[in-house]
Amino acid sequence: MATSRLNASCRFPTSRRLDCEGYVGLSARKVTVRYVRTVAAPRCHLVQRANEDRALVVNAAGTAKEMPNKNYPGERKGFVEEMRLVVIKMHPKDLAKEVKRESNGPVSTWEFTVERYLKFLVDSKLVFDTLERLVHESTVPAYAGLKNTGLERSASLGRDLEWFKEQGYEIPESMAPGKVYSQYLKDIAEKDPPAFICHFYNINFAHSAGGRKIGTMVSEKILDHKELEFYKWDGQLSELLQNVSEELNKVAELWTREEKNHCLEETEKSFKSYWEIFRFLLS
Ligand code: HEM
Repeated sequence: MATSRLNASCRFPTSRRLDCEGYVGLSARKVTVRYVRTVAAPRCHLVQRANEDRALVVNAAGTAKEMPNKNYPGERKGFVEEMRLVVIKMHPKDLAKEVKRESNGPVSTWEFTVERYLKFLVDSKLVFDTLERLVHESTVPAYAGLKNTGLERSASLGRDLEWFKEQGYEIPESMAPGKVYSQYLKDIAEKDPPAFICHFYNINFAHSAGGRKIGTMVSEKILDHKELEFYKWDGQLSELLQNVSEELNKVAELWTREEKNHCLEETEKSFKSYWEIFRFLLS
């Protein structure tokens, strides 16, 4: 994680010293910052968070490297693992366990209906349409490797809705949860890539996990085992997820710890927003 942050100014009081090197303890705020400042690197940027140690190390050539003095959960495996651990914690415990083990519990007692499921599919399509279009049309460098990943669901959802139409079902209009989430994605896509990437990860990966299990239950319970396109990917899903994870990890390697934390903090918004769409399955 080599990051040159020399353009940002350092507000740390002792940064006026040009040759300081070592540890500075701020025991009152429980932050320890290690910093090195050289004439070749006269401005430095320090990331400080209570209870966490951050370090900006500048070598003799004046190149800055931001180093974690303490690991964040999942950090060793890469940033995707950090995002995964945060979102897993947000799942209501009984729900996640039940779907995983396919044991009896809330989801197996859900009474799925085609009408409610169609609302879920229509709003999901709106969200995927928006997410995929924003990524595809954007020139934000972080999104360059996220175009055509094979995880795209918009076209397959379109084919599923066509199928329902052919069966004589009326396809509902999209509802507030899908519209609100879609608008939110549009609002942040260009101005806040770390937040947007959090949504990109959660929306795509949610359907590879719990969403897929729900799809299986719906297929068995109300669709006479019809397998929807939504849950079919071209190629091995595990490989697609692996490729996208590697890409996301590469993107996050260019971020400061502050940007990573900002992305992680967006998880709650992402979970709550898509949860509103999952709720169609219930009522
Ligand atoms: C009825 C709703 C949901 C159910 C039943 C469900 C269930 C699950 C389960 C069982 C797992 C696997 C847990 C594990 O590996 O320990 C999982 C993982 C995950 N869920 Fe959900 N989930 C739901 C909603 C959501 C929502 C709303 C989001 C966020 C938009 C989300 C995002 C994720 C992500 C990103 C993972 C990690 C996937 C991976 O390991 O690659 N889930 N979910």
